[in-house]
This record gives sequence, C-alpha cells and structure tokens, in this order.
Amino acid sequence: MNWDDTETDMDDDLTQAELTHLQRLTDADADGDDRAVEAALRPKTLDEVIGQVRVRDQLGLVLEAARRRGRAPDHVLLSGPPGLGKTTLAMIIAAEMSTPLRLTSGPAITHAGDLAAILSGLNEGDVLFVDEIHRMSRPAEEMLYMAMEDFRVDVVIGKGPGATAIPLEIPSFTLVGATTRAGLLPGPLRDRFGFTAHLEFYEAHELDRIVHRSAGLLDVHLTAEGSSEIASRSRGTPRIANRLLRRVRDYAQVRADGVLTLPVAKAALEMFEVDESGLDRLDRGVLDALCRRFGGGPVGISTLAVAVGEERETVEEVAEPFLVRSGLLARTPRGRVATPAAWRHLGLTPPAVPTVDSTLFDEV
Ligand SMILES: Nc1ncnc2c1ncn2[C@@H]1O[C@H](COP(=O)(O)OP(=O)(O)OP(=O)(O)O)[C@@H](O)[C@H]1O
Repeated sequence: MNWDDTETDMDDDLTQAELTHLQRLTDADADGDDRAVEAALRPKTLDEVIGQVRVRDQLGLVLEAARRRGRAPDHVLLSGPPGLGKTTLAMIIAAEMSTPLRLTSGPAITHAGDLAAILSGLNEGDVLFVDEIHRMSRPAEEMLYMAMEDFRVDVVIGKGPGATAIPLEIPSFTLVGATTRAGLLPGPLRDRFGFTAHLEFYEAHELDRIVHRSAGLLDVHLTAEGSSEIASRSRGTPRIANRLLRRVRDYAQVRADGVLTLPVAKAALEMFEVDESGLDRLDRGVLDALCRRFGGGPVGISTLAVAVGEERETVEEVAEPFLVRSGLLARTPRGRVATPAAWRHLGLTPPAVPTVDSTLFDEV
C-alpha cells in the first residue's frame, strides 16, 4: 500500500455521519484556498503553540530527552475533541525530531496486512500518525501491540491449519495516535503509549491570541474588540476560531472596508448563524427539539438525533460536548435533559418543576 492509497481508503471508509461531522468541523464551506489557508495557519514548532501549556511542557521534555539520547521518542497518545490541535501536535513532533511524518487513519486500516504494509515502509525514527486510532480493526490493533513494543510483527501467510507466521523486523518508530474517544481504546493499546496527553478546550484569551496570530499570517486587519468577539464564539476550539475569522474576513471584504471591527464581526457571525454563545444551527436545533418536542427530556440520544435529522454520532460528538460544557444540556442515566439555562437560551420559560434531577448528573 502506498500513502496515496491510504488517503483514498480513508475517504471510502467514511460513513455519511462522519462526512457530515468532518464537513462541519473542517469547514463545510471550505474551498481549496480555505484548506490551504488552514494548513498555513498551523503552528510549526512547540514554541508557536498557543495554550495547552501543560501538554506543551511535558511533550517538550519528552522530545528533548529523546533528542539527547539520540533515540526515537516514546509513543504518544493525543486525545480530545476535534479541532484542538492533535494533528498539529503530531506534525510538530515530527518536525522537532527532524523526521518525516507518515499519516494514516484508523478506518483506513481494515486488515492487519494494511498495517504490515505501512509499518514495513517506515524508516528508522519515522513518526507514524494514526488519526482516529480507536477505529482500527481488531486484528490490526493486535498487530500494533507487538510493533509498538518489540518493533516486529508476525505476518500470517495462508489460512487454517496450514497458516504460517513470518516474523518481520520493523525499524524503530514513534507512533502518535489521536482519538476523540480515549475511552474506546482497549487497555493493552492505551498502556503501550509512553506519553498520553489530553487536550482541553481553550480559554477565550488563548483563542484571542490564536485569532490575532492567524490574522497576522493572513494579513487581515482586525481590532481588539473584533478579535475577542470571534474568540468568544469559537467554542473553545482553534479550528472554529480560524474558520470564523475567515468568514468574518470575507464579510469585511465584501460588505465593509476590509477591517474586522466589532460591528463587522457581529454582523458576519449573525449572517453565518453563530450566536453570542457560539451555538450554531445544529446546537440550537438540539436544544429546540429537547425543550419544545420532548418537554425538556429525559430523551435518548438516538431519538434526539432523529428529531434533528442528524446521525447519532454527529449529535453526540459535535453538538453535545459543547452543550454539556456550556451548562445547557445534561447527560443522565435516563437520557438527555435540558437545563433551565437551555430554556432561557431559547427565550422560553423553564418548567416550574425542573426536569433535571441533579442527583442524576452522572455521565452515561
Ligand atoms: N494551540 C494552537 N495554537 C494555534 N493554532 C492552533 C492550535 N491548535 C490548533 N490550531 C489550529 O487549529 C486547526 C485545527 O487543528 P488540528 O487539525 O491539529 O486539530 P485536530 O485536533 O487534529 O482535529 P481533528 O481531530 O478534527 O483532526 C489547525 O489548522 C491550527 O491552525
């Protein structure tokens, strides 16, 4: 398998839910230019990374120690919601170790043979980035255990009693795994990572710095108020901050004098249906269904997804984390419930008897 095949397989393996999910996250309205811009905005070194201070410090130490020993660094697991910088960090790890980055993704590795082909194509010290590592097939996962620990794999030739396992030595490499669902990773795989980092949502002041940095790189003029308006509506996520910046820039170019001021940012974000709290159409749709159709819940996630015409995964992975974090939705053992703040956000009066029993606020 060559790397181009890997890319193709990745697309072929995407379900409609994932495509929707990816389009929402990687910018539904992105044209080729937008994607090139997104790549250009990625920090290239650890020093350029804004926020994630603890992860940056720890990773910096791990890489520096590996450099001094002249060895490939330990395997790294990066977990956290989409758009927080996992791919960026993987690229930085390779760059800081002055080594090439090989990219693939869990869904592209459907057979152990796919993985064997990838591993045997690596050179000493390469960094292999496996995005969505929790979605790799079980046989490939088991092959990876051995590769990570012993830098060898057993390639099985034939089937049934006549099958033979041929041991294959592979060069020492660093695996960087990324996952939005660390909980779905089997223990034996998780334990083989020498360094695990969980990326947190960004604070508004960090997003503000990210918007300023990106605006500088894009040669866009923005005021402090314009920048903080974009930052405050970016849901703690750099990718969204950069995307909103590009849309506000478009608006400023076409409907204003090109400068991103507070009124320009407000008008543009209203046009793109991103409200003051950073909620978009899907988020509001979920809250609306929950309050108006289901009386505030509890309601199962699948029912809720059908009600908003989206896939369960999209609601669960894209809308829900932000709604929970914003205190608008709670996950209870009996289903999702709207908090009083959710009713108020929609301009509705919360029911007199709260639908939310705070003793049920455990995650399900
Ligand atoms: N700490 C940061 N400082 C500045 N910009 C950042 C930072 N983290 C991410 N970005 C920007 O956000 C964008 C998205 O980051 P990235 O693609 O690395 O996220 P991700 O976690 O890999 O997302 P996904 O899981 O959806 O692939 C990048 O283009 C980058 O410009």
